[in-house]
Amino acid sequence: MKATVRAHPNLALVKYWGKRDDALILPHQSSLSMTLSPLSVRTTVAFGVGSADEVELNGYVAKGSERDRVLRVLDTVRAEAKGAKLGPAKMVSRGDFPASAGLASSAAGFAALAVAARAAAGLPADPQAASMLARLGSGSACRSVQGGFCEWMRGERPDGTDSYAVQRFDEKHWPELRMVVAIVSRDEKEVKSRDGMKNAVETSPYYPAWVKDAEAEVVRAREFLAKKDLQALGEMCERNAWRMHATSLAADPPLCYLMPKTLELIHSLREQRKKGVPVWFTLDAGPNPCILTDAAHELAAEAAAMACGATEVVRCVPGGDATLLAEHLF
Ligand SMILES: Nc1ncnc2c1ncn2[C@@H]1O[C@H](COP(=O)(O)OP(=O)(O)OP(=O)(O)O)[C@@H](O)[C@H]1O
Ligand SMILES: C[C@@](O)(CCOP(=O)(O)OP(=O)(O)O)CC(=O)O
Repeated sequence: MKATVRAHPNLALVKYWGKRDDALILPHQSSLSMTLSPLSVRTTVAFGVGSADEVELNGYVAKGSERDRVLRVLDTVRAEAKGAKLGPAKMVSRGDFPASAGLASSAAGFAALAVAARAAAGLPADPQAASMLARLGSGSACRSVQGGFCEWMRGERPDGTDSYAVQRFDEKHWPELRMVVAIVSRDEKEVKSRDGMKNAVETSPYYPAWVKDAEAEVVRAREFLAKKDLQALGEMCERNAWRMHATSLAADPPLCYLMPKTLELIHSLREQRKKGVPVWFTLDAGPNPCILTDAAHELAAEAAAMACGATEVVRCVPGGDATLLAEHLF
């Protein structure tokens, strides 16, 4: 009745930015991501503990919508386990990187929770079911159940049963690929991804154009990954990130996740490229740029980030699947 799982966050190369169904968390467009090791979240879930559900996130007791999001996943598992009468649940989760700073803490957190909750309930290992369960907590989490490079298919059905992530390439496909995460701010962002994307869907005049190109963008990304074409992938990554942020810059009220240091770093990558260093950025809903490069240039990418005022740099490689651990958090 107790299980612990470690999951890695993932960073979208082709981003998800906007829902067609807020309740079921169904996206307007497909997306494609790289799972990032060594960043990770560990989550322990146990059923049949105490008299009420307990949710602890990064050392504090979760309340309000944070707690509700976790309970939604646990309730879905309780419903699926039917006759098992699982009882109250206790969940403890710890990440080894900042939450709510555009580093996909929610993605790693809900993937770990989904896999752990299913295992604690005695449900069989099933990446597709775990991906859909993780999606109910946070959309991007459906891409963190498996490692390597995963594609979240938008799906067509209104009930969301065809909206989950599949692994396109595993973590051994391109071991030289690197994502250098540059932390320029550890502050929690003021507008969460969920609210930022809703604002873009509802008010940005650029939103329809963003959605229109998304499916083709995923196909292109898949091709560049298959060919291990770093330049083509890098250029596409930058373009996709700019376009996502452009939808929000044009929204009402406008929303800008970039900070001065973010922009400084983005410009410095352009200078590096002129010198032949293969570095391209992507940026989630936060100020911390992530630099796509290869193993031979990760130190150059790190140096460029530090020169622009990054306080910390994490050099990531393609990470593996969410996995069960023998050691529990409680
Ligand atoms: N370990 C965890 N388990 C469950 N939920 C988590 C965990 N860590 C963070 N969360 C939830 O995720 C929320 C942050 O999600 P949000 O999407 O805004 O930021 P992010 O995931 O850090 O960045 P990104 O924009 O890249 O997804 C937190 O407020 C919390 O509710
Ligand atoms: C910019 C993004 O990271 C947005 C992720 O948004 P979330 O998955 O955190 O949002 P919810 O589904 O509302 O929980 C892009 C991406 O990961 O594809």
